[in-house]
Amino acid sequence: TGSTRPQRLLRAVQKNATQGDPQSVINAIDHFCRHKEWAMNVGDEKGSILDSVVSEVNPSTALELGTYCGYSTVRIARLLPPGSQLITLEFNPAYAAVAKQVIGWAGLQDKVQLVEGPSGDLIPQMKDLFGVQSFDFVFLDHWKDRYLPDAKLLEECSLLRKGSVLLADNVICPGTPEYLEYIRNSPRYESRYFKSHLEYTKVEDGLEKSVFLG
Ligand SMILES: CCCNc1ncnc2c1ncn2[C@@H]1O[C@H](/C=C/CNC(=O)c2cc(-c3ccc(F)cc3)cc(O)c2O)[C@@H](O)[C@H]1O
Ligand SMILES: [Mg+2]
Repeated sequence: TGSTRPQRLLRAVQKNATQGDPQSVINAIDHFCRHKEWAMNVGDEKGSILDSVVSEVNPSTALELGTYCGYSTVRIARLLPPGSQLITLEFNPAYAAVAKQVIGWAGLQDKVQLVEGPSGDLIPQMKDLFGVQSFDFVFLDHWKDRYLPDAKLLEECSLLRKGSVLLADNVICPGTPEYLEYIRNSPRYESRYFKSHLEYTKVEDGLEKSVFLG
């Protein structure tokens, strides 16, 4: 039984990145995905847009849907102010195991709560499990047909407050048509599209930033 791509990505991090240095972890994954094996990380180009939105929001509590190998988890957590927390949800145990080690290699384990399980079950438990009142920032990067139901679930669970920011990956490729339709036409959100490219390619993709108006 051979290794999986996430396991090979983790080995590249352990080989090429410096422990406790998040930027070297990011660089090692981007190099691996650009020169060895493509993987569905948000990547460096969209990652820079993610960085600028996270820095602007400066969240105390942040949520990520779909950890995968932990690349965007590291990008977000490295920018968080002291005392703030990023909760990231991942329902595939094999991916969660890799992500835990990537986050640990970056030295960001104290800022991140990686929770294994499906977002639909976990979002209603956020208040009880982690004492979260509301999220200042949410990064959506899981299954594309789950963006809309999970955004609605966050609303229903009163986990968004006036000014909460949702940032969605892949709104062009693979695409999230129902989510875009809803969020761009809802009077409860102010949305803006950041045009970019699919990670490590020249294909168009982009991020949709939506501010909840309460
Ligand atoms: C119960 C399902 C919904 N709830 C969920 N709760 C927790 N984790 C969930 C999850 N859904 C999916 N996940 C996890 O998120 C990750 C899934 C991400 C899906 N992403 C994509 O399909 C994707 C795909 C592409 C892509 C683009 C072009 C192409 F040719 C091929 C792929 C690019 C991206 O940037 C992507 O994000 C996995 O780790 C999965 O285990
Ligand atoms: Mg993505």
